[in-house]
Amino acid sequence: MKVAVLGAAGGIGQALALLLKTQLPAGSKLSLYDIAPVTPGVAVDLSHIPTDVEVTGFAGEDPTPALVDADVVLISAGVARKPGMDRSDLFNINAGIVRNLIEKVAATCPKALIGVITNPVNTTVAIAAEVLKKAGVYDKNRLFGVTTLDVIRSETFIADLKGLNVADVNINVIGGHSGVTILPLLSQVEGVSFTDEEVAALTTRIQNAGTEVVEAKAGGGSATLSMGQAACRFGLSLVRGLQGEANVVECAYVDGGSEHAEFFAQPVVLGKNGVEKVLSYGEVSAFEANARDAMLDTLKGDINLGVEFVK
Ligand SMILES: NC(=O)c1ccc[n+]([C@@H]2O[C@H](COP(=O)([O-])OP(=O)(O)OC[C@H]3O[C@@H](n4cnc5c(N)ncnc54)[C@H](O)[C@@H]3O)[C@@H](O)[C@H]2O)c1
Ligand SMILES: O=C(O)C[C@H](O)C(=O)O
Repeated sequence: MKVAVLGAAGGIGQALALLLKTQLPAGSKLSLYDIAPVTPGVAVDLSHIPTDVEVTGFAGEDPTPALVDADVVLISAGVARKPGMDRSDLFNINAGIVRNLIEKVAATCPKALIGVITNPVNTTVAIAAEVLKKAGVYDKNRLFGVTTLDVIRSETFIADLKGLNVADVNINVIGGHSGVTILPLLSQVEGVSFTDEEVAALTTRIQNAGTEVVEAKAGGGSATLSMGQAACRFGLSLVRGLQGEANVVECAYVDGGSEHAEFFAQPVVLGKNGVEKVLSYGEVSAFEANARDAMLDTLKGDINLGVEFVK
């Protein structure tokens, strides 16, 4: 199994690479790419950790050498937010970065499962899809926007609020990955109930959690360590699915035939070809149904921006 990380010298990339080096199955290959010249050094550094995962690093303008024979490609290349910015403010720089990287993925490892982390995810995933379509290699089951950070934040905040063991908390987070498009389905969390006030406050906190980190880092970037953990969880789930493990379920932003929008985050079963099955996200409360319907114009606008960018 070969996993490639694009943007591997960055805050997320290095954390993710470390976690993958220690957690990928024995015999895996980990391939790191970034425009930053330090990247081969990051690979050398990681290679001294005694696990049976072979690490190689590539820098420069062309990601191709890192992508040869990749089964999974995780993309965190691009710029991050500073205080006062919205994720959509990253579009001007990151749209072109994602387009160019996906062109190389399409040419080099068109069958790879692709996880897009680079923001604005609601839009960059649509860009990736259009580029893959242009190249004639689009498979909707192999392209994912990584929204796992919203899930792990929800798990953490719920456990904190209710005094639960976080390992016992499971939740679906649907929609997209930005502001009101992030919708945690708190009504479905087993073994716990929330007042209306708690639902409103917790939903807002989960939606604004990225900004919480951006402000706390005071100009030094956005979430990297928690995102590294989230991307590792998601990447390992992709690998487990590829290896034939049954019942591997994650929420992800996919082209899954949703009635709500062309791309929509929802639970999916992962398998040997990526999305094996799109699951229903189940019953929702009146609060959640309203929030879901109210987000759709924003989400569709974000998606359309990506489609238009490639056209
Ligand atoms: N999906 C999510 O939940 C989520 C969470 C956190 C951050 N993000 C996003 O992930 C991205 C990366 O964040 P970060 O904190 O790691 O930023 P960072 O600045 O620390 O790292 C980004 C890396 O990308 C590299 N890069 C830039 N252009 C490149 C290119 N053309 N090819 C290859 N590498 C390139 C840079 O050299 C840098 O090493 C941002 O867009 C951020 O908004 C997404
Ligand atoms: O908030 C950001 O800009 C980064 C990321 O999307 C997050 O949710 O932390």
